[in-house]
Amino acid sequence: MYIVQIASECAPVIKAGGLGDVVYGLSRELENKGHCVELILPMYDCMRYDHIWGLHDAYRDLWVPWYGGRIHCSVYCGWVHGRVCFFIEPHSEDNFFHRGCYYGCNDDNMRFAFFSKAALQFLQQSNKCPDIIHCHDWQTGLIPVMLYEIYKYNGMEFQRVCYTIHNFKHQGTCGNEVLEATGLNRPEYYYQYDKLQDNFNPFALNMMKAGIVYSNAVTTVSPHHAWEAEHTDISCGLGHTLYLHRDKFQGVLNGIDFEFWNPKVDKYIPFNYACEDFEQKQYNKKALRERLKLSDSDKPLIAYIGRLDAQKGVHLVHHAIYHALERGAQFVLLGAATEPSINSWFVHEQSFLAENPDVHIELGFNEELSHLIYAGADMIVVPSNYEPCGLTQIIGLKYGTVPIVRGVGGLVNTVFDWDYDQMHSKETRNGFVFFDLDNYALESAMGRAIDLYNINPDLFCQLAIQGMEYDYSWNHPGDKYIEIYDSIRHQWE
Ligand SMILES: Nc1ncnc2c1ncn2[C@@H]1O[C@H](COP(=O)(O)OP(=O)(O)O[C@H]2O[C@H](CO)[C@@H](O)[C@H](O)[C@H]2O)[C@@H](O)[C@H]1O
Repeated sequence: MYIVQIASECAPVIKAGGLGDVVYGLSRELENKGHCVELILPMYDCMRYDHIWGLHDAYRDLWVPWYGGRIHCSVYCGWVHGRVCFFIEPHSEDNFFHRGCYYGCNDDNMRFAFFSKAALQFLQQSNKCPDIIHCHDWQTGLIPVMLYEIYKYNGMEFQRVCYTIHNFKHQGTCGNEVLEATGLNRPEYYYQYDKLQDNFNPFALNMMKAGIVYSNAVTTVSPHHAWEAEHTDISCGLGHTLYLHRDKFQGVLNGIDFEFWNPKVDKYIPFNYACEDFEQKQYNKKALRERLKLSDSDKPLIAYIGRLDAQKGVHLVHHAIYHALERGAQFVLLGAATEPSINSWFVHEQSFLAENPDVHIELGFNEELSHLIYAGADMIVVPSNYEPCGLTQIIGLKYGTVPIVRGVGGLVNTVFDWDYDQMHSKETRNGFVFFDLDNYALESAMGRAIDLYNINPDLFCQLAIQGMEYDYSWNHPGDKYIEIYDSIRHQWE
């Protein structure tokens, strides 16, 4: 099959979070399984150009219809760790992707509506005829709409779309201007409940809903989250739309790329290790402590890596730091906050705890350091409010870093409690799970983990190794996506 992934991120060249990991990892797996995969991405000024090989002009004269006129774009092609990527660069006063950031601009809706239009225009003008277009999140939700309402009549009648939702929180609600700019026009047609009209605000359109309504298959990133999305309010108003489209909706658990996230071959860590020589992990712990100037001791080291926002249970993350200290453990946090109030809260904590030899708070995005933390920590805490899949616990498992998670979304599908899990034998349990969203619940799970580490280190080691033995690679999810692509490939719209 010929598959084109269209997304706003692809790790490690463009990565704000888990979306980037998934787009890269899934693409590599599909290629390994013998399919032809290409990626279309925005050409941001701030992406990691050092991860692109052989960047060259691929298509100079792409003219993208926009507001009745046309915007001239260049398309560059390069290899991101072996994946063929096309980067679209518009030449207009809007400077859509020259903002020094990936997201967070007032005109994000227009930036990504433009990108979606440009990606389709590129496929059409360059005569690319993929069997499958795989789009991700609200940023590319308009692609199936434009495909079926415009491009189908211009030579793209055989392409089918798989749409994956990584986070229901951000849906890309917008107004008429998007219809006008992209040439979809006809507001009276799109402002309908069974089309693009937002389920809450009848005067707004919703790009994520557009993706659900118009795509041939819709997925979210774990089976449990798919259930939550249909049966609870976690899908932020899209529950009924998912219900109406339930026949094409399902959850496929994410994997991680075992070439990039693998302590055996990881280039960012000083001591490689696997289950067989698990004791090597402790040297990474030592290296991490040296790098972050933490005291050397026999205390357990607990980590948090991730965005600092409401989704991630930021109050519990904060509490975890102090509870770890109270229980005689060390804590390392690596995270970035986009919300100013959360950022200043953690900046304050950072300076308040600056002299404490048992804590390090690193604010910002640091891919290299994250690898050392996964390798050096004993436990990783993921106390999310909601979590569509969660990659940090999966990476933690691969690195023998025992996850302590809240039982929501994909965390339920990947972490099985050492003491209480009813579905898994003791030999296949891999972490600690709590359910309530309060300090006591978190404390009880952290307490059980710390006690096991202190009182029975051999058993703790065994638990860590049991986690490493889980195969959360892209192998199975890759097969699942191929099955989905196959099922829609010859579908008549
Ligand atoms: N400050 C920092 N420095 C370095 N690396 C950092 C970092 N902060 C985060 N990362 C890295 O970014 C990734 C985050 O993965 P998450 O699963 O937490 O994704 P996120 O919530 O962004 O995405 C959404 O999409 C993903 C993918 O589908 C879902 O797993 C998830 O539930 C959903 O919310 C990990 O690789 C982590 O190591």
